[in-house]
Amino acid sequence: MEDGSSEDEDGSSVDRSESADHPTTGSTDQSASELTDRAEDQSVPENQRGSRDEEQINIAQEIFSQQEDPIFANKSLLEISHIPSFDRIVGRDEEIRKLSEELRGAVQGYSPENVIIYGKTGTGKSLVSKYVSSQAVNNAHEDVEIGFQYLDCSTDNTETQAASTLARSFNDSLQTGFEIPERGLSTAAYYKRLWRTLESLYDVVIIILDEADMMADDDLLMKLSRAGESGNTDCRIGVIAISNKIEWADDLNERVKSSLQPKELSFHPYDAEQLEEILQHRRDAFKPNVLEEGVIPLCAAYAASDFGDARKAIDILRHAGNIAYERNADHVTEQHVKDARTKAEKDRFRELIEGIPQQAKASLLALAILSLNSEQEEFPTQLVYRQYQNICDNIGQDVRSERRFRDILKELAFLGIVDNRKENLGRSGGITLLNRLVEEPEIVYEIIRDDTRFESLTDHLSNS
Ligand SMILES: Nc1ncnc2c1ncn2[C@@H]1O[C@H](COP(=O)(O)OP(=O)(O)OP(=O)(O)O)[C@@H](O)[C@H]1O
Repeated sequence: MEDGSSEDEDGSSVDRSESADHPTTGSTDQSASELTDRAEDQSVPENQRGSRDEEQINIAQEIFSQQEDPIFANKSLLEISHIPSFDRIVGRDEEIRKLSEELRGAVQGYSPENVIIYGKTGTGKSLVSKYVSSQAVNNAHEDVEIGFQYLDCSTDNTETQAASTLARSFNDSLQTGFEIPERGLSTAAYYKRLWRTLESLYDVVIIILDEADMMADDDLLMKLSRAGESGNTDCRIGVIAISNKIEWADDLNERVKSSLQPKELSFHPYDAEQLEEILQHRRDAFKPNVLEEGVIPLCAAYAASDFGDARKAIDILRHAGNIAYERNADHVTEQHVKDARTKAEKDRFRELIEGIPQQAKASLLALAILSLNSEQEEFPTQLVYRQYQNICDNIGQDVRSERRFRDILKELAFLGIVDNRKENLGRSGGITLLNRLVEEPEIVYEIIRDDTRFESLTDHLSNS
């Protein structure tokens, strides 16, 4: 093509005019000056180039050279992947004791029991499993070689992926003398490599299968629980399977149940006091005296009302710190926590709402506008429908029938975005359906107005 662009394999047009002179974007050794040169080639008028580039470099330099962080002292303590030391694990002594007992055989070179751990999200299931497994490794008898690996089954949810990840993570090619490719082998070949690795390097291994219910089938559990019996390896294998679903183990294949014979542990949600203690143990993530007094209790109270989820408590605290930093504040305040929580809710809600069809968004917007303009929280379907019609007319969108509209409201209720209940208005009024937004109307309104298809909605309607 004359203008230097060409058709790529997928038919899209690609500008190759600069590729001969410049290395491919994304190459790791691309220097800052090459990036500056590249910017100069492009559309900025020549007389403005120097100042614009300088400005961009200065913004970046300014951010990167701010070495003194006034808020955080050790932010990694608030990362979800961080495994706290034992003295920072709160309220799980009983669970640690029980799990250690089930795994006790491992340190002496015997088979550990298989364990299924249930519990709601953020109740410390992964943390306790990793902690106890690492303690088993550290306390192994002198002549016993123990290893443990953690597998996230929501990512590696097929048997082949799981076998590949396990084989590769247990393998140490310097000791075994073989490498295991990430892809390209059959399931059976990955298992063979896994058994060979275990056989060569370990006496006992503990395998943590997080979100085990996400596996496509029970085959991995079957193979792991029967590896010894089938003569695949002499290495003893213990499985800790973690799930949020209490009924999951009941649905397992009978043969798997019989070979796994799992012990069951269940983790309860934390109360506000425990959550507060968890956060107090991580307050050294912040500079001294940066956290105002009410900050930790408020994060804990929010998370306790959200099902006692420690992950949420830590997330809110970290976000509050980020907000304080962005606003150049010296302290993290309760207001920062409130804003962090609103932001977290908005993010979760945004994700949910962004995925719904346009007609459903218009219906939701109708309910948000009614709520914003009234003291009331609940509105009869007919009233919401009229507001919905106005919105559709205003932005030039098709109007669905009232019957279809009712179905849309029901679907929104199913997603937990809208609450609806029937009310008997007596002989004259009959039964009506009252609809209420679950989330703050301001948040719903803002999210939907961010969708460009609702940009043209006139103010008189949104304020009516
Ligand atoms: N008892 C505790 N003491 C200190 N920190 C904790 C405790 N329980 C959980 N946490 C922290 O909370 C976060 C979530 O914990 P974890 O991942 O163990 O929860 P989970 O029950 O496995 O959740 P999910 O089911 O969503 O995977 C982690 O950062 C963890 O370090």
